[in-house]
Amino acid sequence: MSSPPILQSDLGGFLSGGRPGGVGGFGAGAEDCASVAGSVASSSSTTAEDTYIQNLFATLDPEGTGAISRRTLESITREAGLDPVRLTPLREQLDQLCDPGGDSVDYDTFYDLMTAPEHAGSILRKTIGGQLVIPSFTEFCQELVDIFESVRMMNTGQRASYIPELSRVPSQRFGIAVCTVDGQVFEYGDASDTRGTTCMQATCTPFSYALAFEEAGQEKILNHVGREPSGAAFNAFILNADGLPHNPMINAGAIVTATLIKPGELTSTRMQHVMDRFQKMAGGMPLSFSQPVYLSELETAHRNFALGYFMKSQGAYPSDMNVEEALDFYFQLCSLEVTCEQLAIMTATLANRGVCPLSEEVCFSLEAAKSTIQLMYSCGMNESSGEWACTIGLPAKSGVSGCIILCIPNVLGLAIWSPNIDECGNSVRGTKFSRELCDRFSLNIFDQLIGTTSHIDPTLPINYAEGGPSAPNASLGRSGRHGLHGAGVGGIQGGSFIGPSFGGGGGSGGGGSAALLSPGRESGPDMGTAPAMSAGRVSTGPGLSGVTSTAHDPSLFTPTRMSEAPLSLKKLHSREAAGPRVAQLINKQQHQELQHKRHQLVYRNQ
Ligand SMILES: NC(=O)CC[C@H](N)C(=O)O
Repeated sequence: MSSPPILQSDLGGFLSGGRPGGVGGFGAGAEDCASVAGSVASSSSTTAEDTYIQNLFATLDPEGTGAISRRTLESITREAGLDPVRLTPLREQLDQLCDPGGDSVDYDTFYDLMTAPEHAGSILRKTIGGQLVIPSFTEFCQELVDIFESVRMMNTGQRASYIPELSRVPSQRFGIAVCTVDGQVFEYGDASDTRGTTCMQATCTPFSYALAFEEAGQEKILNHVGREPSGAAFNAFILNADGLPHNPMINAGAIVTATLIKPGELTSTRMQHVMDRFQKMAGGMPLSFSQPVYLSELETAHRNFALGYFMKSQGAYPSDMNVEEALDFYFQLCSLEVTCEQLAIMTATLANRGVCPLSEEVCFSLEAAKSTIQLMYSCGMNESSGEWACTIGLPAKSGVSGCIILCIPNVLGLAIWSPNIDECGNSVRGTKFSRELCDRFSLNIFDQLIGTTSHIDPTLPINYAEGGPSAPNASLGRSGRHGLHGAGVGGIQGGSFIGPSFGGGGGSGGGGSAALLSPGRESGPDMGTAPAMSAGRVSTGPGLSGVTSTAHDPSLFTPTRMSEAPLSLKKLHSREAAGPRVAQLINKQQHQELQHKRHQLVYRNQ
């Protein structure tokens, strides 16, 4: 399978007789690789795909030794924030293709990896090519940490005392976790260990709605619950003009919606079913259940009981539904325990159109995901849903345990947990964090739609490392970047020159094959065919085209020159060129320790 190492002068023979486009044995430096890659690209036996893979290989093998280390590949993917679960197919492919115990990956093996039919190749391709949805994930996470630390000192609000068990949770608890649709995961604060476990409360409702949607269908759901924000408290004693709850995100609607999940089965069977499905959405990590919270809620649920019977009198339930059973099931759902990490992964499954980003398993349909996200956007934040839509503009859901989930379609899911809530039942720190996040990044759907053009310099790519999030001209809207990149990326600022062979540290490095490593998200290998092809990111983010405000779109943290390349590559090839900001990130020991802790947790749960 594997071709023998060849000298540069043998390249022609190799190309005609062996694996297409092999670069194994390049004795020359990286620039030579680039130029040879260019000439290979014009050879009739070499496809754009081959050229693309050659260039990726050359990027990782700047000395032209003909081999790269397995450890290097693994560390690049790890440092891109990719979760171990997401990396399982890659690990298995490497085990299959590499000699046992060996660390060397030659070009043939690399080629096989990159073209592997399974997901292994695609994740490696995206990582090395700077095509992950948030290419500079470490920097993005650093921003999250900055926001977290600035919000940590807030101590307003109160724990939800109407469920006594919730008022026993220390109010200083605070954790965040994020999971992108590519399976990059980060957590911080009280996010994953036992200190970071909390019950879902109403953050279970988007997921139970998605299940009900899947099982009963839209039409049946609409016979029992509306789709309007109620404008009232989450436990308000009101129904709409049809005698139905206003929407599935508030208590009344959540109680009724949950009755549509496996109706007619025993509560134990239904509960096991929900836990299995939620676990799948969480990338396989099992959820637990808080008996004390469940009993605490049950003992004090007079209002929910009243609401339940009121809805019965109005004919809101499926006819055969027993009110007590409906309520009991609902209380159990609210008492499911998660970590921020699990919640973020579940939310990322919504953002990823129903497919879990870690396991790549289909958890529910695109229609179910879309309907759920729509309801989160219009009704997810109780009586402040309208204000939230205006100021934060992201689909979200809160729970009185202090959780808030944020769903950014095609980009990420984020979970925040801090027990003190405001008068609307939304976490105080969680709300502040969300607001800061949206001030810093162009995540708000309307940033995409109605931005201010005056701040956008369409000739400049995002230069995150130098400009920082508040720098004027630091940001380009999705369409701005498109226009720029599409206009001819041949090596100026629009391309993504991630290796030392392409563009060095100046962002001016060569046209031609340099653009092969450009980050167009849905470009695939064809990116390599012409330098003028768009390097812009296509259909990520909230999915609306347009311009943005001065805030950043993290999915556009695209490395545009060496100083902005993925951290892993900067570390590998050009530590000094990366500049002080990166050095600061590399030294961020706390981040690494947290990552380490998380990995251990994941493995423990496997
Ligand atoms: N918004 C919430 O989290 C409310 C859920 C809580 N279980 C209740 O019924 O009151």
